Amino acid sequence: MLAEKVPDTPVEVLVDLLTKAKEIATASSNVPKELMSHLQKALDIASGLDDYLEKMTTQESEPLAELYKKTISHDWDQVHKEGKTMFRLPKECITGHIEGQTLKMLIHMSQSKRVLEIGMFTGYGALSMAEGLPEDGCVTACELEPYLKEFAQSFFDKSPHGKKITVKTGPAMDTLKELAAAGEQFDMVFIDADKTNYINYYNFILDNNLLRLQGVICVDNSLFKAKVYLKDTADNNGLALREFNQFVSSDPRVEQVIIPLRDGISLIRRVSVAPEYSMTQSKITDDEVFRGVKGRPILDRMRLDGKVAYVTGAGQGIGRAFAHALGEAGAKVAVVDLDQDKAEAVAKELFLKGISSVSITADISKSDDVQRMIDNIVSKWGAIHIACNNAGINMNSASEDTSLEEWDQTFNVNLRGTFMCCQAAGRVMLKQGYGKIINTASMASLIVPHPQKQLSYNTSKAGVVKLTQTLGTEWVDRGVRVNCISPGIVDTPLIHSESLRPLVQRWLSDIPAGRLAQVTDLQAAVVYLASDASDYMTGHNLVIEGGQSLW
Ligand SMILES: C[S@@+](CC[C@H](N)C(=O)[O-])C[C@H]1O[C@@H](n2cnc3c(N)ncnc32)[C@H](O)[C@@H]1O
Repeated sequence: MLAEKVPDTPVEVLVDLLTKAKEIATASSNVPKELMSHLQKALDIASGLDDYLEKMTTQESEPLAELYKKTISHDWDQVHKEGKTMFRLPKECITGHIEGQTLKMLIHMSQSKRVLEIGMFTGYGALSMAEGLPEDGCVTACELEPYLKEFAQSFFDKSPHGKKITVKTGPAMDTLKELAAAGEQFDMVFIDADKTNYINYYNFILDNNLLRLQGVICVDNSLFKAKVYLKDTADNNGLALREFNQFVSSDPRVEQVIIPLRDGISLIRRVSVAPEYSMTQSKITDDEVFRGVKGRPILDRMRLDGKVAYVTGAGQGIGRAFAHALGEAGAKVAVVDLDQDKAEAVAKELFLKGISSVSITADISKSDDVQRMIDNIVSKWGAIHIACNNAGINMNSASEDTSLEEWDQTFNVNLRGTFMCCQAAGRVMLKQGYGKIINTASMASLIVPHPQKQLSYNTSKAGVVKLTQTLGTEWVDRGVRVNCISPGIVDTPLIHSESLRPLVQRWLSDIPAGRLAQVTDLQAAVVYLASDASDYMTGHNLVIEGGQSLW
């Protein structure tokens, strides 16, 4: 630390005091060696911390580095003397590298899109947060001094993220009132302006719903050089922050933690509306619809974190799309296919996306293979929560010519195989008292697709629906739900075969949606059926065919 620098954080105060103590100790002849050594160690620990954090934190972007350099070298005293700013602005106001990266990380972690900053200065925090936002995210930055808007804007213009920032000049409280009147709301608020007003900003934000439920307020300088807890504090700002921290810590609307980074950053999450607000002001019904079942909003309820799934026929087409979808939603996925190379390739795709996966080669028309598949999964992951019985085959022939061989082969995979998978997975799930079975049926269970002739396929898929309905009602009181998905005509390599290609135009004229289904059109359905959000659904045939069965 430079000798003339005023200590700005608890650690800098410590370093200052320890340096002074060491000077006294060094000048004194009768200081015990051990005390001197402890003093030196304490000084090393305290003085090394900020440097170490600085070095270990990801480097800032070039526009941020330039903004920092220009802010530090700007003559703020001169600017003030010339009457360009109302107040003398100390350059140490700037948020800086470590805090900037912290804010950016918080934006990522909270997946915030709309951010409010109170006290922008030269825009270091605003630009750091903008870097963490998605393309359609925005930062509204409040700043008292119009001079700073101009100063910051030239740097924002140099960054690809600058266009996400809108600066509002004037007293922040006026801007807050404007934003509230316009019905604006934010996911995250960063308060870093006049300390004595923190409590007013905070209350206004919560009272006027400028922060959404579960949104986060970050407050800078909440340790205020340790003055918030030192007994002899007389400083107005220190006392204001002490009172502010105390107020927030006992406010039932929020949860708070103070991170002792730099001068302290409070993280305050809005967990509820005030009890009196819910009772009187707006007649809010504080039930599971309002707060989510077990506090989980609907998209969270579709997450599959911690769940174990398998998908048969996952080496390609619909099964591959199902495996990706379940994995993206958080499940571990066993990729099962007759073709070992294909199963391995898909398992590797999942692994690359950070999804726990395993490949299993199995022919689901063979009972030994089915049992081996189930045993492998249970011995690897200890459970099966989601069974996606998707493998199937399709052969075409006029019914008068359909051979028993074609009939048997189709039924062995599509119906008998699906039954064996349901039964083997079902036994595990019934023991667990929980499970989701999702069978792939087909629109052919409802209508007779034409002009191709596929008697055995159509009847086997109608059988899959009845299998699903029967199991779905038989097992639901023991926690196992069984549903099926009936896709329409899916655009897979299969239908581009020479024999089927000429039929595509014909099919298109039968589909109200005007196009074939893509495998991605089916992904949300499998996640929904695999998740707790669909717990009341069982024995259902979820038809996804662009309206084809209705024409
Ligand atoms: C600590 S600095 C903010 C640092 C900034 N967050 C950054 O990332 O570098 C505080 C800023 O708040 C502004 N400010 C102070 N009182 C204000 C008020 N009542 N309304 C709006 N801005 C205010 C000051 O002009 C100053 O630029």
